[in-house]
Amino acid sequence: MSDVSQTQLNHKLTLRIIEVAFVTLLFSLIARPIIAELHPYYFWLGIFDLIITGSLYVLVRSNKWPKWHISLALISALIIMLPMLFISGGVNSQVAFFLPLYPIVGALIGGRVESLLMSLFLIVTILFATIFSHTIINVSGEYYDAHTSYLRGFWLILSIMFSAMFGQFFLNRYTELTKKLKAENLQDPLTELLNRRGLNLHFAQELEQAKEINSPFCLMLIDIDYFKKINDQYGHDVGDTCLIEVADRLNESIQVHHYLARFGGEEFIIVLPNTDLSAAEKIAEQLRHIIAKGRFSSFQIPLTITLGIATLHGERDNALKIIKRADKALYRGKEKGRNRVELES
Ligand SMILES: Nc1nc2c(ncn2[C@@H]2O[C@H](COP(=O)(O)OP(=O)(O)OP(=O)(O)O)[C@@H](O)[C@H]2O)c(=O)[nH]1
Repeated sequence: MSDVSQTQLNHKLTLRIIEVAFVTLLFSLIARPIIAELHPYYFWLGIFDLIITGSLYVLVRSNKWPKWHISLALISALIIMLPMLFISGGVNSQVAFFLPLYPIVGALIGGRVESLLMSLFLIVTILFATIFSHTIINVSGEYYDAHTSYLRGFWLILSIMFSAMFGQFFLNRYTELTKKLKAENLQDPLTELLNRRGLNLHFAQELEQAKEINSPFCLMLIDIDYFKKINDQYGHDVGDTCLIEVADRLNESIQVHHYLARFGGEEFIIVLPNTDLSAAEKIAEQLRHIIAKGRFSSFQIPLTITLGIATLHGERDNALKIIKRADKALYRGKEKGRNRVELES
């Protein structure tokens, strides 16, 4: 899924969550007098909560400051929860048991910073609520002794710290897995080079930049000569080993700002930003020599490669056209006898 549609989906999901919260609050406000006889505080608190949730909805809907939507939603949830905590018994409130969930929610929908800030804010609040537990208005009519309040405050702080840690562990694991998935998605499993998708990311970016700053840009297509014969003579596994070894040699021989990828089969591609045609030709000749003098697999098989090079022609040129020209040059190289470098005509 592209970043844009992901953002749109997040936006819609956020709106739906706020709508559910709004309806739940409205329902509680209407149903509460029927369910229990409560202090008028609860009525005004309900109105206050509805205003907060409604304002958040309008703000998210208007799509202003999208970067801050998650933080605003978390802050709003706290603004709704904390007064409720303070008028229903502080750390002894039944609402207090929801608080350790906040760092986890922060980690799930926000990230490290949101989760940690949420934990810090809650710990400070609970410390205050514990220390001043005897002064907190308790509409339930029950008063707890200091010992109970301190004990509950202690357990609350401990569980918030625990869920903050859990949130961080979860994010570490999640980041690790997404990195791995992303790499696997962009990597060729055999040679471990970039695959076509991986290359496209860099290709598009480098091409745009070259056009913008009007710098030279070249593309090289590389094909192993008579590779079918290797497979036929030695088997597919030996063919695979040769491909891996050729990929490694090429990879060792290019510069860090050049991008090598497996283009498919026994074909490779190199994107050469900031490189003109004559410099690209020199690089291609070096690569051709390196492969030609090498011996591959345990059978010490000699191999050669043919290379086709194309360069960027102004603003209206594009990736497909450049690849096509490099492919034509490569084809010409094959026709002329292989093991050679051909430039676009
Ligand atoms: N072992 C192995 N072989 C592959 C792989 N991908 C493609 N090939 C083989 O590469 C060979 C390519 O053959 P051709 O396209 O006929 O080209 P060639 O024999 O290299 O001849 P020229 O390119 O004309 O020099 C085919 O036999 C494919 O099966 C792979 O991942 N592993």
